[in-house]
Amino acid sequence: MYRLTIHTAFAAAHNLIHYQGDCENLHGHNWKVEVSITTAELDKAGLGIDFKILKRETNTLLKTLDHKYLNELEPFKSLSPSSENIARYLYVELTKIFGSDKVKVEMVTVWESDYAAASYYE
Ligand SMILES: Nc1nc2c(c(=O)[nH]1)N=C([C@H](O)[C@H](O)COP(=O)(O)OP(=O)(O)OP(=O)(O)O)CN2
Ligand SMILES: [Zn+2]
Repeated sequence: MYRLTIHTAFAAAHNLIHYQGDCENLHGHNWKVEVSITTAELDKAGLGIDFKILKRETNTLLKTLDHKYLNELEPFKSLSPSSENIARYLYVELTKIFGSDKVKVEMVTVWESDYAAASYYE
C-alpha cells in the first residue's frame, strides 16, 4: 500500500458550543490540516494521486472555511466546530471527492495550534 500525505492550512473564527470556559467565546485559529490517502495502485507515472490534485481539491474545500465564522456555516450550525468535528467534516467531504474502490481517504488531522490536534479516520 502507498500512503500519500499533504499539509495545508486555513484561518477561521469559531466558538465552541456546549462548552464552559474561554473557548465558548469568539476566537480564531490558524488551523493546519493534514490529509492522508491510501492506494494500492500507481499510474504509469508512478503516482497514486497527483499531489497537485490532492492539494488543489483540499484547498478548494478549505476555501469554504477560510476567513469565515465557522459557527455560521451549514455544517456547524448545530454542531460545535471543534477540531474533531472539523476533521470529520473534511474527511467526509474529501471522501466524496477521492474515495473509490482504489483510493481511501485514510485520515484527516486538524492542528489548532502547534501543540494540539484532532484526527478522524474510519
Ligand atoms: N479536544 C478538544 N479540545 C479543545 C478544542 C478542540 O477543538 N478539541 N478546542 C478548544 C478551543 O478551540 C481553544 O481555542 C483552544 O484553546 P486552548 O486549549 O486554551 O489553547 P491555547 O493555545 O490558548 O493554549 P493554553 O493551553 O491555554 O496555553 C479547547 N479545547
Ligand atoms: Zn478554538
